[in-house]
Amino acid sequence: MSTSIGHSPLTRGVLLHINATTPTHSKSQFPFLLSLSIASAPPLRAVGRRAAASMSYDKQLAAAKKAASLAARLCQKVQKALLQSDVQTKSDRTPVTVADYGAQAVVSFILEKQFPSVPFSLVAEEDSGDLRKEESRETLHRITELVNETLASDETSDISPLSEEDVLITIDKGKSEGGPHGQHWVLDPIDGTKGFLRGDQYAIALALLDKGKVVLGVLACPNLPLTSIVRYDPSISDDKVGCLFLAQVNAGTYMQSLDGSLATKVHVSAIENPEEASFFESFEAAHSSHDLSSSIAKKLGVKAPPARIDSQAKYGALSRGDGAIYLRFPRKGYREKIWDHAAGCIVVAEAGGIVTDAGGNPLDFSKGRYLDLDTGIVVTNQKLMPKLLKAVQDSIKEK
Ligand SMILES: Nc1ncnc2c1ncn2[C@@H]1O[C@H](COP(=O)(O)OS(=O)(=O)O)[C@@H](OP(=O)(O)O)[C@H]1O
Ligand SMILES: [Mg+2]
Ligand SMILES: [Mg+2]
Ligand SMILES: [Mg+2]
Repeated sequence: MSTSIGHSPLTRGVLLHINATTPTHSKSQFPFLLSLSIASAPPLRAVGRRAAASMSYDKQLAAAKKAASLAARLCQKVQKALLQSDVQTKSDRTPVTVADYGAQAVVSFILEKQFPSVPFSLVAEEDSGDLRKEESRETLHRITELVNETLASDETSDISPLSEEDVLITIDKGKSEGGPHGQHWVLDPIDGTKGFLRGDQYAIALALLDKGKVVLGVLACPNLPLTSIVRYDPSISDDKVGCLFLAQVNAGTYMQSLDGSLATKVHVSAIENPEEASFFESFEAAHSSHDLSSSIAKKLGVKAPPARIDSQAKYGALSRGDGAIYLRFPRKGYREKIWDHAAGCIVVAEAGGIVTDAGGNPLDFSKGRYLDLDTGIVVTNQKLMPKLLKAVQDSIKEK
């Protein structure tokens, strides 16, 4: 038995009230708010704590928040009007939509513009290869239109429209190899493209690496309810959807609504008894062995059925305690990419959780575009981790 979260009509989206919230504090008082027309202030207590811990990535976090929020706006527009022609298949046979390309172009453009004096490095999922083909002409035209409309909807910026060639070049800024030196942005413009196409969960996932470590992460989850996803039934519920998770190293994780409500600090579940824990796994069985998760859950005595959710929305939901465990076991030989986990990983870690591979090692984002890990990914709170790792390792041995 399992719970599949989603299956909502494509028309269910968040209406963004673009001008709804204007920060009332000055920039010098709260650098976290820099140039964010669609932002709202984190609680004062939070700002004070951040100041004590570290101020060093505040500007980058503000830029990431703006970039991911604008990209989410583009994605919501496309998901509402999803047409068959908006979907293409990449050479690795995964679907990619105009929204994946458009969101990557928007984020890449905003980030590079925000920090003109530092070398720009972006490790991102998409590239312009297929878009440069003759048969993609119309698609490229549509993406360029979407990108320009989205950038123009940001009332704080005054830029001239991008040409189709500008868009291709901007997408290809994401070809960086990352690595252990310097700073690199890491972007999944739409994580959970299959969920996006179904009208279910997806996320715009953006992180910053500094010397190989994730130092900030933003997850925009346009279809995630502001209340717990486990109790959420889109067919009967009128709960508001659209969440933004923001995390900075040593400064905690905050969640706000995508339309700009006040940010609140979030914490992972405090559950210590595995029998009371519920767990998340991929919606797509091809992405993670549901059988292995089920045998682990049985060993732990977990009673609740797994919640199957697309994308890094799982990390966001776990960071606020909707569920206590996230298990991911791709088929042998599958290489995990850093953009599928960087933002989610810091969102959970700063909310008090732990993310490791099946061997209990922390994820290493310093190796380039891929993660080099032992068997799978395991996420939970500090108290449950030892028992969970034992059950994971025993189940893998028995397989
Ligand atoms: N075979 C296989 N095994 C494991 N993982 C794979 C596989 N194929 C794809 N992917 C990656 O999974 C990303 C989607 O994340 P999830 O598995 O969490 O969500 S979902 O259940 O697929 O909806 C998805 O991210 P996006 O491509 O950004 O959607 C992929 O990077
Ligand atoms: Mg993909
Ligand atoms: Mg992905
Ligand atoms: Mg993607």
